[in-house]
Amino acid sequence: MRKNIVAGNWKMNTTYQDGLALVSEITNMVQDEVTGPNEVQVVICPPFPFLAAIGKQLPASSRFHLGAQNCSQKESGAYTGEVSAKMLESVGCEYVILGHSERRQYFREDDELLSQKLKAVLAAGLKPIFCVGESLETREADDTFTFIGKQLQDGLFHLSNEEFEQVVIAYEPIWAIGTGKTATSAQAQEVHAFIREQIARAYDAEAASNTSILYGGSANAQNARELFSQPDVDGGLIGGASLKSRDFTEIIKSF
Ligand SMILES: O=C(CO)COP(=O)(O)O
Repeated sequence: MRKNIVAGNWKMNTTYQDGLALVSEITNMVQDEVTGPNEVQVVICPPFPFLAAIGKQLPASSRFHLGAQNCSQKESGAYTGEVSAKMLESVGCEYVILGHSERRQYFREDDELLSQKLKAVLAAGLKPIFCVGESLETREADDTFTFIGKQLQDGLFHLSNEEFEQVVIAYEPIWAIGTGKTATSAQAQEVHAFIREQIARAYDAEAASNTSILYGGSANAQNARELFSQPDVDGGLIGGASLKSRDFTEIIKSF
């Protein structure tokens, strides 16, 4: 079912101590300040080593959820340095970010690998937050829709209807990530509507209307309200601003 979600992707930031302090500030502020029936789901995605401890610190409410930033495509075994979906599930993770542009770019994750990772995540009963998004070059060449259509087709739409029900999509234009250059709400809405249309084609109208599509890329306490007011923007995948408890809480309050 379509939900409003604000997910914090901490990336490779914070120490264990800073991470615990941050999450305690966030949960306190959110519990004090976010009330009312308009439930927003909050997903905290810290680095692997802190997952178990941070998971324990999240209040036992239906609002807070734990997410990982990546996961191995392999189930278990001799894969030094890898972390499996089952391990993530066993420490309380419910979500896993997959296909982030930083993973695609710096770790050469392609559609084939991402397809395997998706299968592994779903097999462990976790929900993927699958990222798509174009570079500045692609946008300037007017190829945004073709590019994103292909990312969806080749990376995601091989899933069955039942598998796809578990998926959250994040639209993260690469030119907006960490640059302070946010997509305008109209630019975000246009791509989100396109993504929803592609889901309707690949699956059906019900799947399209049930899928949460998050925006990511320099979203902050100032622009979140405008972005979230768009009909096809169901929340945000927040990088930099998720590392500041006050900013992250304000973003959560922006619905
Ligand atoms: O990549 C992002 C979230 O996954 C967005 O990062 P920023 O919010 O720092 O631009």
